[in-house]
Amino acid sequence: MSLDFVDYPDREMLFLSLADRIGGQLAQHLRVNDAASLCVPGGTTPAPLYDYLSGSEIDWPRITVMLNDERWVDGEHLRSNGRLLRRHLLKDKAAAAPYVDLYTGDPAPGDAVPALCEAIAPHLPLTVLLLGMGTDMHTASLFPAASETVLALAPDAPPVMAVTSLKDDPRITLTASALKGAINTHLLITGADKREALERARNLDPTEAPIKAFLGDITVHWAE
Ligand SMILES: O=C1O[C@H](COP(=O)(O)O)[C@@H](O)[C@H](O)[C@H]1O
Repeated sequence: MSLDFVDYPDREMLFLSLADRIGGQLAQHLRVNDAASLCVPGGTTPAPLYDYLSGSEIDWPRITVMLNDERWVDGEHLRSNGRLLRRHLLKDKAAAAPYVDLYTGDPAPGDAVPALCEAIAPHLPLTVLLLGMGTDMHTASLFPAASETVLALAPDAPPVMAVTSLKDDPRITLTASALKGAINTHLLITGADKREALERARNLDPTEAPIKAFLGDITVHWAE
């Protein structure tokens, strides 16, 4: 399996170039389509990328934004991926983008699945999918340790599933069936440990290394 791997001299270059590339792909799509969709990760890595992307001169009212996955915590909680997005991406020019919030406030993520499946379906296939990855090779909320992962990787899975088997917060995630059809797919990783984890993932089954499910047609963006 060959990977399109871009190795940047530093993180600043990575974030600037990737923001430019994502903005370009969205703009290109809007030249021949009425609407576009952008699906992005939470976590600790992408905030500077979102700061750059939020200033892009693209037609944000025609671009629906959503997260890959969300922790089932209040939107102002420090661990909320939505909080990250509202502070770093959905501001400046990108404040005009329609946003599908994966956290609905329902008592449990499972309660929100039917409504979220309906909300996400019209935006598929995703125009631009950006994924992140943990050192355990999880991506979105598809974790090697979660019992739901086998189902969430199945081609006939619904677009959204709840993940409640982790010791961590309950979560909601887009499944592989929704994520894999994206027109443009990128993976953003930083640091030697994640580069090594990605190398390991290439020789593992997606149930052990969920990122493996996406390594067929993807551009990996890495900096130390
Ligand atoms: O739990 C999550 O982790 C991954 C990776 O996050 P990072 O902190 O290592 O950058 C992220 O892509 C995902 O959206 C998030 O919910």
